[in-house]
Amino acid sequence: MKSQLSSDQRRGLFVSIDGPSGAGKTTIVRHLAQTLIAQGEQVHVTAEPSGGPIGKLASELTETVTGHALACLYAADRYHHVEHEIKPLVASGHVVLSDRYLASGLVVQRFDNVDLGFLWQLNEDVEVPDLTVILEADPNVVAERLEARGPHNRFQVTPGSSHTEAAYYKDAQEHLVAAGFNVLTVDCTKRAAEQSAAIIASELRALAGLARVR
Ligand SMILES: Nc1ncnc2c1ncn2[C@@H]1O[C@H](COP(=O)(O)OP(=O)(O)OP(=O)(O)O)[C@@H](O)[C@H]1O
Ligand SMILES: Cc1cn([C@H]2C[C@H](O)[C@@H](COP(=O)(O)O)O2)c(=O)[nH]c1=O
Repeated sequence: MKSQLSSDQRRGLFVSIDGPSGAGKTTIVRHLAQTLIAQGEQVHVTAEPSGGPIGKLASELTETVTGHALACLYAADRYHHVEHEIKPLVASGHVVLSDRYLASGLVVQRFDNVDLGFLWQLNEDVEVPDLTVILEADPNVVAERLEARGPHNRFQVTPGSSHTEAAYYKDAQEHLVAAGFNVLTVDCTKRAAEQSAAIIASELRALAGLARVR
């Protein structure tokens, strides 16, 4: 099938997907990738921490290193991820989907009491995605999904963490919108993962149409 997003433009698109732990990022990214591939796109799915050397280190150290040091490690991984994986693939026409990116960097380390202003400055020069997706969901539903699936990290085991994280995401979203990021929020409380993916795919088609007109 002929690609609708990138056929007549060499550059692809960079899309980040963030949202509370257990909201459904990985599941929705999987459906989104399938949808885009079926539409003829070249899709690259990635995540943060990345599979690069700094990402591997961050991943290994997340349970034992805390606060500012861990925030710096995640920011370093992000800069490296952009230069060595995201930008080259976008330049060759791929739609790059990152499961976690900057918004996670503005949220997760706040559980270790790192100030949002510090996190913002640390990440100030990272690549701006073509679309920044933030998943929203009722924190009680997120907590149920997390309990059913099981926690992935120490940030998810504190009672009430889903409520705290929802508030942190609101703050992150405000910063991103104020800085001019193209933010799409998708409420995935009641939508099936396929439906959330369809909303994002439709936004990407609209975005690619605009890109061609310019
Ligand atoms: N409507 C829905 N949309 C997305 N995921 C859902 C939905 N309903 C239930 N789930 C389930 O929620 C669980 C958490 O999803 P997933 O692992 O994709 O979340 P995540 O945001 O990537 O989590 P983490 O931040 O821990 O990596 C999974 O078991 C998934 O199948
Ligand atoms: C981008 C980013 C990630 N983290 C941590 C949070 C989790 O421990 C892992 C991600 O794994 P998951 O399966 O997607 O939940 O990375 C972080 O602490 N800070 C960050 O900026």
